[in-house]
Amino acid sequence: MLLTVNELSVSFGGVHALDLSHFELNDKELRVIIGPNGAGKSTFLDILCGKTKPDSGQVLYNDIPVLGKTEVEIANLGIGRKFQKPSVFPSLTVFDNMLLALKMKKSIFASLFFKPTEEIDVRIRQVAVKVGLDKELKKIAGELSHGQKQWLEIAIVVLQDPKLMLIDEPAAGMSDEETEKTGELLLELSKHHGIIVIEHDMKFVEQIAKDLVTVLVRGKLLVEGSFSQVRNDQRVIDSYLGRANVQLENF
Ligand SMILES: Nc1ncnc2c1ncn2[C@@H]1O[C@H](COP(=O)(O)OP(=O)(O)OP(=O)(O)O)[C@@H](O)[C@H]1O
Repeated sequence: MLLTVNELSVSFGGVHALDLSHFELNDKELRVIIGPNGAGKSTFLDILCGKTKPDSGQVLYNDIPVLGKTEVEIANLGIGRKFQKPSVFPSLTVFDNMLLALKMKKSIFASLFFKPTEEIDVRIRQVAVKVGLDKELKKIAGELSHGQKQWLEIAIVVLQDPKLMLIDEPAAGMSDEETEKTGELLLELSKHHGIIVIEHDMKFVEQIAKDLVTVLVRGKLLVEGSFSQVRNDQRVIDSYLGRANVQLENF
């Protein structure tokens, strides 16, 4: 098991943001987490990457307890996070953003003497091909389309070579075509990485949910199952799919 979570709980000012009894993820599994606003989805990923400290619980990554470790220690263990907010440097080229991601992976001391070698160049190009940015490497990141910026963000996580990728709403604000491409990219990446994706766009969820979908509501796990099981579950319809915030357009 790549990830095992037990009795994970956190409250903010008396409000239970997350109260997750159990969660497991296999190696190279692609899990989609859905649920209404405020269900605790981002809080869950924040805990997994060390950004938020839970009140109690256990998180084992490859049997290693991660709670109490810093964000950097967790990233070095192999858990990579893509946040919803863009974090690329808009005035640098796509190539330099990717180079910087590789520099960050090294220790600060080593990065002082970090020079792009042929090996690094090849690695950046490989990842750029994977995310469909190989023709944009010289472009200034700020000039990329919204979708391309998101792919650059994903490339930056891939360059860290994580075993587990945590991805927050990758398709938000994308065109239909970009969304579909992003789905194909995630399915391809799931051949090599365990991935947890948070998403609201149900058409996109249907495209990528080759494994299980987990539904969180008010911090708790409501249902876990295949896409069609979850899609037709009356409790999921009542608490989430029947509501306004979910994107059911063309679905
Ligand atoms: N740092 C924080 N301080 C206080 N409250 C927080 C904090 N982070 C999250 N919360 C609260 O915890 C609950 C869960 O929020 P969270 O962002 O995890 O939900 P979500 O399922 O990701 O929602 P969305 O789909 O809107 O992104 C909400 O009530 C939110 O207001």
